[in-house]
Amino acid sequence: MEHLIEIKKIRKVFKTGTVATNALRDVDLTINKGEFVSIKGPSGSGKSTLLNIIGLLEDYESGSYKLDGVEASSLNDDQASELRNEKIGFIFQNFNLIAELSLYDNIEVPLIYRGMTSQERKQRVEESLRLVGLWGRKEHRPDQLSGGQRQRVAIARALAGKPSLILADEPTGNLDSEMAASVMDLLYQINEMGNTIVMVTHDDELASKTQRQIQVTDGVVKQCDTETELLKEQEASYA
Ligand SMILES: Nc1ncnc2c1ncn2[C@@H]1O[C@H](COP(=O)(O)OP(=O)(O)OP(=O)(O)O)[C@@H](O)[C@H]1O
Repeated sequence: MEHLIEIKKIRKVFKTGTVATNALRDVDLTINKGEFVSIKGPSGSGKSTLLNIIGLLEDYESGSYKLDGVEASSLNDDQASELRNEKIGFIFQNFNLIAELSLYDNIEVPLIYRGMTSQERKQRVEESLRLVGLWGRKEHRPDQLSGGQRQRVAIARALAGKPSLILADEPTGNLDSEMAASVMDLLYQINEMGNTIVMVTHDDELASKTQRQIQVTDGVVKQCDTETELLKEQEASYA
């Protein structure tokens, strides 16, 4: 198995005045290419902090994080942005689409920043909008769509850059249960196509449907899937 994410003994402390919050305490976590992993846990437990570190949006006090073999702490800000643009697609609870732009332009703009030719951009935009079933609505603006459809556009935007990793922060948090189910179906589908997905969720039922669940409690990570327990037992028996 190829490791896409390798986190060892990561600590993150937020200091505000004299108050220090230990947001992550000696976190170890490995995620392989092609996995669909959920991160769950109570409010304030450290889920977003962990996702932000994985997304190269946040630094850390100590420990090591390798994304596709590259040590994150060795990168300066520009290098981190470059790696983030190249390797990571983000999906947010609030969709983060640009209200004034058509669906087509929403997906194309990040590709312009990546320096793609217009022909390549057109192909990527069409491919990804077709995949989420919204090519016919390409000239519409986000406010002309339902919440579920907006999230599908955000997923298309994340996919269009052909990232190695998709990070989703409560992707169904603003959707009713029917729309949430259709967005989850789409995430399963793109995972089956080979995409690695890491999703933060409060919802135990959604989490239970992913291949692996990471439980975060008070900054401590516990992997609570049967697969990992089996691996640990195997490793122990080989040691
Ligand atoms: N910028 C910051 N400054 C100070 N403390 C912070 C900051 N960001 C997060 N924290 C603290 O770090 C801890 C972990 O926060 P984090 O946002 O990662 O939790 P979470 O599990 O994502 O919560 P939620 O589910 O409510 O979004 C919390 O105690 C939080 O108050």
